[in-house]
Amino acid sequence: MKKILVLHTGGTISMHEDADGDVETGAENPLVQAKVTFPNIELEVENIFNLPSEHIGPSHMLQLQKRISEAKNDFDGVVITHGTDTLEETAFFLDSTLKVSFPIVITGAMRSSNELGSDGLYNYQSALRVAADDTSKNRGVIVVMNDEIHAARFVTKTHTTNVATFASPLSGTMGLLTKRQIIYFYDLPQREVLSDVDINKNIPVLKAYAGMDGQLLKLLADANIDGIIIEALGAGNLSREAARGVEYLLAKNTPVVIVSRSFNGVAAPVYDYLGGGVQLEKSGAIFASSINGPKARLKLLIGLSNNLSKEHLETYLHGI
Ligand SMILES: NC(=O)C[C@H](N)C(=O)O
Repeated sequence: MKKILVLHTGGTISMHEDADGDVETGAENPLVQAKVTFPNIELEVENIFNLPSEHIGPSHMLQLQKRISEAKNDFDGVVITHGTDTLEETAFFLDSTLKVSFPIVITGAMRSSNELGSDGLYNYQSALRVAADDTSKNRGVIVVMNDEIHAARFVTKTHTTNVATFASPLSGTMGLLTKRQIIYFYDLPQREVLSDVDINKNIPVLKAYAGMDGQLLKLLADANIDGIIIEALGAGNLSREAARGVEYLLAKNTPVVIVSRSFNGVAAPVYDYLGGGVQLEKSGAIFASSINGPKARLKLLIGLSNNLSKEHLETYLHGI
């Protein structure tokens, strides 16, 4: 018998459609009444929040982290249900801050509980199966949706409405569920887990574009932010004006982290001219190779919260 802790947080998976076809949160989470019985799984269910995932932030993620840490000796796994809009951020936060061997599985839905073709209950059942499976241990946080298993580190929401929205463009799908089997295709590289988080740090994410000037970067530097993530062009390049803005930030000792605004691939210094990645790195910007802007924001938040030295912060952010 496997004992699984279920933490419902809200999102479309626990919402319903009203008479006008609009999706809303109800007083009751329909998943709590749902019949999900597996002969070998015992559930303990907690409605930790009932929020759309746009209302979830690092303080809620920290609450989840604490609840899961407390649970590690009493349960064989955890399933979290969550809205899909920020699901990858909660998954990444927990993956980066929790060192536990039992499976932590996050799932959600793209269609609410009473819509035709609703995927919530199916994904919930799949998540429970994955969490109760021994092959899911020691894999960090896992996202299960639409018969696929993804690693929190690589997964991202790729479509606004399609049920096949979650994908791992860089690494590929980590595993699959069939009717009878759970199959993993690869193991993940080691990651550094750091548990302290100061949720009050101010770290904006900015997307680069053709013709970007440095004005906003300078304003942010003067506003004494704790760090900034720039979703740069291509492999990690900026306009000349934006590069000067980066220099201004760095002169004020504000950490600048470069990721790519491209949907796929690794950000790395390649071009040696003003605004090119090589010069950005030489001037002190840090490349976070394999993650998107919102995940890099959480990683910088965690790195700064643990008071990492400059060198350590660099290797931490570089790491896959
Ligand atoms: N499909 C969803 O769950 C989207 C919803 N807006 C949420 O993130 O809460």
